Amino acid sequence: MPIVKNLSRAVSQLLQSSGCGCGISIVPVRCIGVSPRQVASDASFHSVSFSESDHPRVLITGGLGQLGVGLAKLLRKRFGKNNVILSDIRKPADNVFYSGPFIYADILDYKNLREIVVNNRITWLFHYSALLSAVGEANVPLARAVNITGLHNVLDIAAEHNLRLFVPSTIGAFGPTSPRDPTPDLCIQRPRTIYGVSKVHAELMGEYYHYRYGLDFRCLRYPGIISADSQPGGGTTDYAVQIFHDAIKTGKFQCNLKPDTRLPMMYIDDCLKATLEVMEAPAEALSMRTYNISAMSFTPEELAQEVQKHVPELQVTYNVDEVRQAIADSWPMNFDDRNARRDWGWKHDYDLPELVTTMFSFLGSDSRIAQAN
Ligand SMILES: NC(=O)c1ccc[n+]([C@@H]2O[C@H](COP(=O)([O-])OP(=O)(O)OC[C@H]3O[C@@H](n4cnc5c(N)ncnc54)[C@H](O)[C@@H]3O)[C@@H](O)[C@H]2O)c1
Ligand SMILES: C[C@@H](O)[C@H](N)C(=O)O
Repeated sequence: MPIVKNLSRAVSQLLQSSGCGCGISIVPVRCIGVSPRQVASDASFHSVSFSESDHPRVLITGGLGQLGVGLAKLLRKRFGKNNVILSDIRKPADNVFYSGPFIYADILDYKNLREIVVNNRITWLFHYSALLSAVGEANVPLARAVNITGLHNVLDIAAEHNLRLFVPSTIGAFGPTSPRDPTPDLCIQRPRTIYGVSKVHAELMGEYYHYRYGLDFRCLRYPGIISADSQPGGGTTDYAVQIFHDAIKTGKFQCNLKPDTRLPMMYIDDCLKATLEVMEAPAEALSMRTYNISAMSFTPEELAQEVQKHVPELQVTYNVDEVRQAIADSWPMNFDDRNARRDWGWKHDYDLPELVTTMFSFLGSDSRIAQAN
């Protein structure tokens, strides 16, 4: 970034020659090309240099949602239990608390987050905190704060401390004017939810910080994620998890989307595998910083038919939630992920039949355990 460097040099010369006798001068660090926050000019930066031969020291924000605990498990297997810190503002269940380091971290508290990164010598940050699409529409001010202000805190801390930063985006980052079948990586993005708007903002800000400050920002647009051992946090794709629980518990499922609503979906193991793979990919392999990833795409009717192969007596009815339906109707039906497949070898393992079989073997074995106790 020669222009930035020249500008920085010129600004710092100007400041030095200004003869300001006010002791510690406060300069926008943006001018010296280190971090965009305003900090004291004599502050010492805790830029941990991360050697590729070392294990990263990982922090996961918003880690007690649908995806974070599974991610921590995968990363701990790879990098060691104590190198992966799970964090959230909620109280962890016993099994989570005793499975590895957990810490309270509110992403809206910049100072607290910075302290955690410094004290724990964090080198990689997975930023999972968010309000999802449906809960976001129900509380726009909170979604704006968590998804946008929180992201700003995370970006600044990541830039200041040389972190490798992963921020997930979503199919929800597209809108009704985007091509929907398939949706490529680069196309019109005019989402109509605060969730989608905040995710487009995250993609753009992360990429801007990458080009402007050299931040190692990496981002995947996840489809709707399906998991057996964790509950979704209030999204439009939640029905695709609920159907399994209801099929086992009551044999009845009421779907809040129309039967022919097609959306991209993915089993959690594929999603977490992709997340680790893109974080480990050599920088030279990444021709972009934000990638679509895809595995399958189905409608509620198609999912119900596959589930009925395992639970033939399942009765499915439809009671459409207008908010969720409008959101789903504006999202991609199929995701084009050819760039991820080409650049860093992305390949999914689970298609629809495999997903359904895996969900039932997981939930089935759980219910057998519950019955035995
Ligand atoms: N689950 C999916 O289907 C899906 C799909 C696409 C993208 N994503 C993205 O993946 C990430 C994780 O998704 P998830 O399904 O686990 O979400 P989730 O809603 O289940 O969990 C989000 C977590 O963020 C935490 N949080 C809220 N406010 C916070 C704050 N101020 N400080 C710290 N934490 C806070 C919540 O307590 C919650 O545990 C999100 O960024 C989401 O947008 C998820
Ligand atoms: C798709 C995703 O971002 C989330 N599951 C939602 O529906 O909001």
